[in-house]
Amino acid sequence: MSSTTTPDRRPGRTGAAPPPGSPAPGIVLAGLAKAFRTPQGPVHAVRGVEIAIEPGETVALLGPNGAGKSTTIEMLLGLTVPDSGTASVFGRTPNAAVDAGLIGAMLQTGALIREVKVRELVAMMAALYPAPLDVDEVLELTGLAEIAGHWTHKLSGGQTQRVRFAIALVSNPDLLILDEPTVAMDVEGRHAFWTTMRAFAARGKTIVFATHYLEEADEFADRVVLMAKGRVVADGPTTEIKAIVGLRTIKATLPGADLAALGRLPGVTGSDRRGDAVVLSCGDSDVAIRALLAAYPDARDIEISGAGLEQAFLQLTGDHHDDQTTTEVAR
Ligand SMILES: Nc1ncnc2c1ncn2[C@@H]1O[C@H](COP(=O)(O)OP(=O)(O)OP(=O)(O)O)[C@@H](O)[C@H]1O
Repeated sequence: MSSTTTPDRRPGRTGAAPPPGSPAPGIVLAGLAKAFRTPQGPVHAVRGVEIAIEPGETVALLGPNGAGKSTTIEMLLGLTVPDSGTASVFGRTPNAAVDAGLIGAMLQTGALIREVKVRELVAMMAALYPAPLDVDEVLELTGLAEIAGHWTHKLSGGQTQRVRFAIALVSNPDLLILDEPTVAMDVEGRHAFWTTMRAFAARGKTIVFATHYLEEADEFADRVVLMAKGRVVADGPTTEIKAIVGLRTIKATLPGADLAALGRLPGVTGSDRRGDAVVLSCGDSDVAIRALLAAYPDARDIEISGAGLEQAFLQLTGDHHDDQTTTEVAR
């Protein structure tokens, strides 16, 4: 793994590649579980996570604080040993995949090596791998060219994140794992970051990233895996995730209309008033708009809009209790 720490590249630990002729395996997390002991009792961080990722996919792991995203990522990287279940990366164990230079990671934790310049650090990391990318190309790609001569311990939070990104990229990994990569970046930094990620994904690379930024998941991932309380609660393309919770709203000017009656219209799941306007949350907005116009021909200024991933996220995770429910989305 190329991360902010020196990877373990001891000889003899490269692990066996999958047998020739077998289909290209991606990433498979099967029944992964992990609990931590604390003085207050065990914390069940991950409880039976099942995720399969095809090579070349860009997948967002999305969930509230404590959902188990980082613990899942740590098991995927071989940094945390699962209590049960397995993780496999391109047909190898995580440790074997890391040792073979197949994984680049950008984690939330881990300080940069101090007392070196940015370029020196990226070059040092590149030297550890058999087929690294060109160091100057990586510095350019990650927006570090202008500060290549700066000391690593004198960087801002956003600059430090970019150096972490450069280190993750420089080994030219097949799988890039990013745990909340844009946390300390400003708007411009985020934009540049995702532009680079798109270019990287276009080379057929597999990308898994954890994020709190719902719009990032919506915009950059092929697929979203929603986690809550250590479990996967929904898994599918962002459009499908939105569809399963019926996330469209109809807004219409309708003075004096009875909100309860509006809420009972076919296709409507909720109703609210904003001044003279009513806002209807819809399970099926096509059915709802027909019913609305039939019942209230005076409705005007009608707007129908998608509610976005944020609302899907709240709906899917907000009422998720400790049951086994997982929303499977056709993919
Ligand atoms: N080393 C540890 N010891 C004890 N509890 C832990 C440890 N690591 C994680 N946890 C707990 O496990 C749960 C899942 O944590 P995790 O960091 O995986 O979630 P997360 O989804 O990544 O959250 P965040 O978005 O805040 O980073 C949390 O309740 C957390 O407090």
